[in-house]
Amino acid sequence: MMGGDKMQVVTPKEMNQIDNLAISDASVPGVILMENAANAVTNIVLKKLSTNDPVIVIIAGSGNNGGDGFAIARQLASIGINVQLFFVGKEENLTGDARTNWEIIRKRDDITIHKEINDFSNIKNLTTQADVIIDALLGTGLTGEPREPHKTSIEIVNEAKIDQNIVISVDIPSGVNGHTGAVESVAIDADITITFALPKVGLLLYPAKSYVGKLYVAPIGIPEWVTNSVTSDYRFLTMETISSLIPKRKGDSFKGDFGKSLIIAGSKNMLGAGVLTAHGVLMSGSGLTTLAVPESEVQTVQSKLTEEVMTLGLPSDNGKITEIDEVIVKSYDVIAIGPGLGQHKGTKKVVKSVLKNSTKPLVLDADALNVLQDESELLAITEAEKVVTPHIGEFSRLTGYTIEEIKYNSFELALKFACDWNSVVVLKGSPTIITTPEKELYINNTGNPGMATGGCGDVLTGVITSLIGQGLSVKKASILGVYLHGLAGDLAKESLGVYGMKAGDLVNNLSKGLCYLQEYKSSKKRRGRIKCLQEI
Ligand SMILES: NC(=O)C1=CN([C@@H]2O[C@H](COP(=O)(O)OP(=O)(O)OC[C@H]3O[C@@H](n4cnc5c(N)ncnc54)[C@H](O)[C@@H]3O)[C@@H](O)[C@H]2O)[C@@H](O)CC1
Ligand SMILES: [K+]
Repeated sequence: MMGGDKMQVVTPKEMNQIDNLAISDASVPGVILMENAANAVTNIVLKKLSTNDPVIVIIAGSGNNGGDGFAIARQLASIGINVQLFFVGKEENLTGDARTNWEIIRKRDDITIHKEINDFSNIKNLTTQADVIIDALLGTGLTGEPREPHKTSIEIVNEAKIDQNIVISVDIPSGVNGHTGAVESVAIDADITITFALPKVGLLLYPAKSYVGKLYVAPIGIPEWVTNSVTSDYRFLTMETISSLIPKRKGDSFKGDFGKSLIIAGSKNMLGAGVLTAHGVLMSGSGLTTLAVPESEVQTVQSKLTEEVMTLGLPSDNGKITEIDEVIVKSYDVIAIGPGLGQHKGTKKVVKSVLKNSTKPLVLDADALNVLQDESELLAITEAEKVVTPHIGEFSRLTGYTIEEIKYNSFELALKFACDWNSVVVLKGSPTIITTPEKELYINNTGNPGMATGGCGDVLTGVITSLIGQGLSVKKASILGVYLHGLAGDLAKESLGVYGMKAGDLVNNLSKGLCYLQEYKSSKKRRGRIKCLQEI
């Protein structure tokens, strides 16, 4: 497992196991966990307040998520803040730590408690006046879609959301399925979500992800050996673990140390795909970059390429590559094949030759995968380590599963493919996931909808290729490459917005992304090992 537990993501069931182990085996009383959870939320609320006389509305349910809400109410009221708490549920259903916290607050006169939510006018009235609305209605214990009166309460909070107030969800936005990321009917549209101990997998997946707002992970006093003792199938990519993967450079380095990369990409009307891939390779730190295109297109492509990229003309027909010599295949440290190759009867021959003759790592994308349609067994003819980088349509053609089947079972199918064909899989989408033959699954968390534009996938192929050439394993290069590519997209979005950005802007932001990761790495060293609230 890469990066250890810093990348751990859990299902609600696994989180529940961890909470129970913390209580039973690590002797941390549940009420302390709840107090720590409340503390993390209170601290963020205090940081966000912009008036001296704030009104805070807390909507609390009758489970432990509501219990967190009661503890937050007490902490805020104790420092003189006007807290209005709406209890959505039946008092007789309160048990355990939630009951303990309820008994404390109901005897206090500095918290206004509203019960019996049948008439919603009061809640409507107060939420519109609130500076902060805290959603402690439903957490990881949600089953099915929110029932009444929870459903209407969620709708009221969403209607009350205006620019001047902040909606903070406790652990997960109420209504969101913490495992699948599904929102069956309604869910709180949060500005901030503070999730406890470890991120819940559903928070990283759409549609839930668009309800989460800014996501923070707050430690709540569960020892690391307890979280480590529950094995989870998922990992997610964080700045902390990713920045540690950046290949180091010695003072006496030379270009041969950073990979001789060959990109076989582009055809008569799709030369841009080759150019973008090659530029992606170059701008992620490659030593020597060669773009192989149809021999008929060499001159045209040279006029589009930056001068640092070398070109190689390959035998072609009708503007498409039809052959590649074994000697060429064997002379590079890494080969990427596929973007914009087009479809020709010679294309499969080229892909087969690369698979058969290469002993060095391969990155297979786009048309290199399309020609393997229903013949993924051809992947078994290579000795080389490999990564395939399909988007959902290419993955559907490659595997024979429908797009719908892949959408709803993407984790399972990408894992199966990685194991069946001994290949890393980068399944591009929102989010992009990476699976490995060792049965690992990583969820990426960078990138934005501005990247849903032609050529962005080609750049990713280039980034991964470049990182392999610089000495990273195929797995690490795929993980770092996906994260860096998304980060470059996020940096491009900062200056251009989501509508105006294009694949070339990702290329231009790769070096900035690498600097960002490097700076993070060195500042992390300065911060030392203190565990704190982590922003994702
Ligand atoms: N010791 C622990 O287990 C800790 C739990 N914590 C909090 O506890 C939460 C989990 O608590 P619970 O397991 O009690 O679950 P929740 O509080 O998330 O939800 C359970 C409650 O919601 C109701 N409910 C479930 N589905 C519903 C639906 N569709 N419509 C309406 N009502 C519904 C149930 O009847 C029950 O009252 C976490 O999300 C977290 O906020 C934290 O306090 C940290 C410690
Ligand atoms: K919640």
